[in-house]
Amino acid sequence: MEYELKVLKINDNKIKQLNELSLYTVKDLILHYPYRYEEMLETPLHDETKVIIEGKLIDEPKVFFKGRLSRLTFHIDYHGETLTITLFNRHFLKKNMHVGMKLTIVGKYNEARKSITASEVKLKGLEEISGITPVYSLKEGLTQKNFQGYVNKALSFYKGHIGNSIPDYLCQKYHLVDRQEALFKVHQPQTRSDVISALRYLKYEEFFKFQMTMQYIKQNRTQNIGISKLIDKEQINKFIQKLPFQLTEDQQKVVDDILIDLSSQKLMYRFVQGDVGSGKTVVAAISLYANYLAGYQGAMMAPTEILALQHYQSLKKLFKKTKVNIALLTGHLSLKEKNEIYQQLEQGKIDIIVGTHALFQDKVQYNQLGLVITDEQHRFGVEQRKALKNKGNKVDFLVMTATPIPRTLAISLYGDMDVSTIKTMPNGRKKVITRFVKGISMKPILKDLKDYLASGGQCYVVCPLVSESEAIEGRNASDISKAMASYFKGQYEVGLVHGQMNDEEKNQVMDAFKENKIQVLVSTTVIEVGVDVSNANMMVIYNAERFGLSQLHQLRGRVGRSKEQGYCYLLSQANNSEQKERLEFLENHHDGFEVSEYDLKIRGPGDLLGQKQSGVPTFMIGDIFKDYHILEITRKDAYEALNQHQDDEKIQKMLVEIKNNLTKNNAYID
Ligand SMILES: Nc1ncnc2c1ncn2[C@@H]1O[C@H](COP(=O)(O)OP(=O)(O)OP(=O)(O)O)[C@@H](O)[C@H]1O
Repeated sequence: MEYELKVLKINDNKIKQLNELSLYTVKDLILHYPYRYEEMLETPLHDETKVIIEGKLIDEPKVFFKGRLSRLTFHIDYHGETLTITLFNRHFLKKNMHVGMKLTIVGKYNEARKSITASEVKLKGLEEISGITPVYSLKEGLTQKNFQGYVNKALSFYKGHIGNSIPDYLCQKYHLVDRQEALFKVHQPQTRSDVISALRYLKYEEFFKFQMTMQYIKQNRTQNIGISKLIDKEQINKFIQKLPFQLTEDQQKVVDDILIDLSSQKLMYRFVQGDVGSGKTVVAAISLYANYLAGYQGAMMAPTEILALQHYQSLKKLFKKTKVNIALLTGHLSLKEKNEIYQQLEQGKIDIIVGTHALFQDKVQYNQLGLVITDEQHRFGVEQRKALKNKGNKVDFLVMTATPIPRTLAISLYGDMDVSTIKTMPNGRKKVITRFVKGISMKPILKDLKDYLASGGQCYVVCPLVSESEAIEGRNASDISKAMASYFKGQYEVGLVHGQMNDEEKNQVMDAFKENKIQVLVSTTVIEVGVDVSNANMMVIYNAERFGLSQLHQLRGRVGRSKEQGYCYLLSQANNSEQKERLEFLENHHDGFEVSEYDLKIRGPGDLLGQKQSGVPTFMIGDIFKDYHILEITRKDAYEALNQHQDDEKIQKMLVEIKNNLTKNNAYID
């Protein structure tokens, strides 16, 4: 039962302010947890630090005014020592202060002057006010004291009616306090250990519910009847044998997983993560081929047009000796060409279509869509899943990502998907020799670059900016490309590609680079994902400190993608030790998983997973990295709960709630 805030007799004005914080019900108030706590505990006196002490007032406070500003000064006895206390703009306290009373002082201590510049003076002894006070995130108009009052009312309102949502056997196993106690303690803690035990329960509860939701979706999907596709093992093996290389062990394993998924009754919903250059494209190709042999159309969606074109070209090459009909749908086709593609898709004449999001517009109708592959770095949002659902009856779904995250974390976060990982690199692949070069000039590496170009290789030069910017300092691609073009005039061609160019211009330059008509490609990070030019094995990155580590790893993954030795120079003025350390880390580490783990530690999940990504869940109280072990434990517990304790009353109740939520949010796609 939900009760509106009115029942707490809060006035309308304040209710409006609470509504602005998205708090509408009594329950909302209780679930608005403090974001930090303030502790009133005595501290020792250390010079120039914040101190909290108790003392006895030994003289009449004096007040000085300067305009409207005031200064209150008095002395206290602190363990036999006299300290001078100054407090600004609180002159009104004087009337309630009398010699001999106990005071609590919070402020900054100055050893030489034996004085404290106070930020707060409480007219009570420390014992009376010591303890721990919650601090809430609030909007203007509401004070901490107001809010604390409302929460207290809300807690009293529900007292005795707050039931546990976590089953008893789990509470006992982890010695969790019960829900009511946790909620009281999180808002009204007496001690630090109250906060700890409250947070233990609440974090566990939050993650457990999340994991139950994930498992529930997964189980329901499993029960969902997809199309069991006929897998032509013989033809598929022939195709694999004709590839110009042998599949790595991990590639083969992922292919096997996918073939099982395709042939099974359940819909495939698989997440494949592989390090840069680990060979995900060929895995996609084999999956599309298997799907084609079973009589279905396949769609491959790329995040950008450059990549769509590249995938199209790679697939075209791989399917050269087959009868597969592949088409590319891009924004640049004429209306006539587009219409032709729409028609052929609908008639089933196109077997595999490659493109960007355009593949899922309303106009695009498929004849018999069986498999969708997307290589976006994040997972499909609900909207896209819905669009997809409309395109085919029962479509298998594969997501590929080149941002590796630790496997266990992937499983926890993408618990509703099956996760496969490609870790092994193709045979003969050499580590990219990575060098951190201090400075912003190419000079120290010019000789290496010239030698390398003379040997027939091609080079990428990456800059953080497109053109000169007043706001941000950094080398810009336009100027660098001009300078390099004039330096190499008559010897080598220099090209420029950046995000502000239109797709056609970008494609032209990329094609010229692929065909070795351009030897030096100056670019921004548009080449970050997916670009595959095997003759280009040297990369120079300007202002490397401006990029995230995972991003640098992605960029460097453009070189050394064949048996050739790759080189990556990280030019940076990195002054502070943290920046230097990060770049040096890349010199010595080549495994994307290690890089992302390190990146996670120092930069947090936002940078790695992308702050705004639709699919990454956010939590109110749990922190997926700091509380990772709880996330992990709850995954196992949720699995067990659904499989071994489905009769538990609390589990059943939670499932009803989950189902309602999923339906309400329209997130339940079958
Ligand atoms: N088993 C293999 N043996 C040798 N070379 C391979 C193998 N698999 C793929 N390759 C080659 O490795 C290169 C990189 O493969 P691919 O483009 O599929 O990588 P990717 O995983 O998609 O990388 P990125 O995330 O950088 O796009 C390609 O040139 C491809 O032909």
